[in-house]
Amino acid sequence: MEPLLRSEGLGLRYAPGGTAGTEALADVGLTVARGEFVSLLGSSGCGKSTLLRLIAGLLPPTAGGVHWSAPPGPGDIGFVFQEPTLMPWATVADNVRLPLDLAGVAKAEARERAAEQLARVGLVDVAAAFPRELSGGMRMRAALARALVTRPRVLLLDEPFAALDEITRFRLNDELLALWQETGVTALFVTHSVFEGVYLSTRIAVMSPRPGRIVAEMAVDLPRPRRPYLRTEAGFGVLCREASALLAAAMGDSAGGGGMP
Ligand SMILES: Nc1ncnc2c1ncn2[C@@H]1O[C@H](COP(=O)(O)OP(=O)(O)OP(=O)(O)O)[C@@H](O)[C@H]1O
Repeated sequence: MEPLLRSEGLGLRYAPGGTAGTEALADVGLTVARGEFVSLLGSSGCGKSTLLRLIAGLLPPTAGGVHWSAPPGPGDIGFVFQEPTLMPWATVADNVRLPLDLAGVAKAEARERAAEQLARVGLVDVAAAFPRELSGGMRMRAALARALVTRPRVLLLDEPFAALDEITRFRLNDELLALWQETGVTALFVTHSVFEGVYLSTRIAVMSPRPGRIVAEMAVDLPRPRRPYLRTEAGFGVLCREASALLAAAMGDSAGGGGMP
């Protein structure tokens, strides 16, 4: 597969005010191919969000770098955070349109593209509503639409569904997969959940505790489209156990993750 981006010797030390600081990432080597859905799995504080921020160019690395097959331009990277981070004073449609307004896209085209994304995530009926009028799941759909409105090459998702109830989370898992397949965007998804990682991904990359490194990778060769009943099938359970064991080993658990997380 054609690589989209590759990190080599990537490191980040948070060192405010010249202090020794915290080494969040060390020697991260990760290759992501075009069209993949890669989940980053790791314990709390291992540097998953930091890695996404480095890839997005929101933080400069203190070692190594991220190499792109073609340098990303404006709008090539979409970012979805754990909180939907919508502007409370703007309508849903205006929130989704914002990246296009910032990029100087003509008003009529921006409106049309925002409407197209709102239709994709099923929010046409609430386009004129304000974020406070929406459920948590709908707010996250709006955040997904806003991230996709620039037609990015890569979508970075930092635990986007962690704050949602399980039914909404499962539904959004399916909706995200449909968006991924429809748009062909490459997805890099941070999660704590082995189950979520296996359900969504083509590949899982497991990180060590801080300073985070990629210590194991696992292909997820389950048929697509993934359907909710997959979660109860034996093959799914086998891969979850495998991912769980890799995560436990990464965390230095000599028992090797006999129990599920
Ligand atoms: N701005 C910052 N200044 C100093 N230290 C930071 C900063 N941001 C993160 N850290 C530290 O860097 C380490 C990695 O943080 P990061 O948020 O990337 O981890 P994470 O794996 O995403 O965590 P979680 O799963 O809990 O969200 C943590 O020890 C964190 O406390």
